[in-house]
Amino acid sequence: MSRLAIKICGLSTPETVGAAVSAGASHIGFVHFAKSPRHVEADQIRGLAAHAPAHIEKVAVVVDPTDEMLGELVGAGALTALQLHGKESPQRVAAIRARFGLPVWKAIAVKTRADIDSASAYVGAADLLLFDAKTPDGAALPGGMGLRFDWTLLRGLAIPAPWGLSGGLSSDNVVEAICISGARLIDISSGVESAPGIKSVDKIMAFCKAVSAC
Ligand SMILES: O=C(O)c1ccccc1NCC(=O)[C@H](O)[C@H](O)COP(=O)(O)O
Repeated sequence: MSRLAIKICGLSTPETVGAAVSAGASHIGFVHFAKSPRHVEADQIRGLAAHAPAHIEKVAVVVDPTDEMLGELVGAGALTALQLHGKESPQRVAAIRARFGLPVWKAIAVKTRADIDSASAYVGAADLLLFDAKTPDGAALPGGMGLRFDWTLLRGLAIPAPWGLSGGLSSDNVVEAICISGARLIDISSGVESAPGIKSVDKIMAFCKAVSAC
C-alpha cells in the first residue's frame, strides 16, 4: 500500500515549513483568508514555498475566491493545487479548474451522512475531496477550528475520486482516525499549533511520527 499523504496546513514561517518537510509531510498548505489567524498574502506564499523542495505539494486554501484573487495567487507561481473551502458549487469548482490549470481540492463540510453523500456532486469537477468537520453557523472560520466529525461516516466510502480526512486531528487520535476512516491523505492545522496560528515544530514532528506508524 502506498505511503500515507500528510498535509500540514496553515503554515506561515520558513521554520515550520522546514519542519513539515523534514518530518515527512507530502503537502504544505497556506491559508489565504483575511479572517484567519493563519492568513498569508500571495507574495508570502511564494517566499514560504521556496523553502520546500519541488516534490512537496503546495496548496493554497481559499474561501469563495474571486477570479481576481485566484489570478494573484496562481500568478505568484509557487502553487501546485488550490483548496476551495467555502460554499463553491460544483460548477464553480469546475470553472476554477478549467481557468487556472491547477488541481482543485474541494472541502466538504461534514456533520451527517447527508453531507458525505453531497460530495458526489463534485466528482469530475474536483481533483480531490477533503472531508472536514462542519463548523457551527456563525463561526469565524469554515475550517482550522480543531473540530472533528464522526469518522465512521467514511468507513467503506466508495466514491470514485481521491479524498482526504481533516478536522480535529492530533498526534493522539490520528492513528484511530486512519484506522476507522481508511483515509490515505490526512490534513491538520490547529492540532499542530501551540496557539491559534502559531505552528509548533515539536507538534508537527510528533504528528508525522504518529502517522508513520500506520
Ligand atoms: O485554517 C484556517 O484558518 C482556515 C480558514 C479558512 C478556511 C479553511 C481553513 N483551514 C482549512 C484546513 O485545511 C484545515 O487544515 C482543516 O480545516 C483542519 O483544521 P484543524 O481541525 O484545525 O486541523
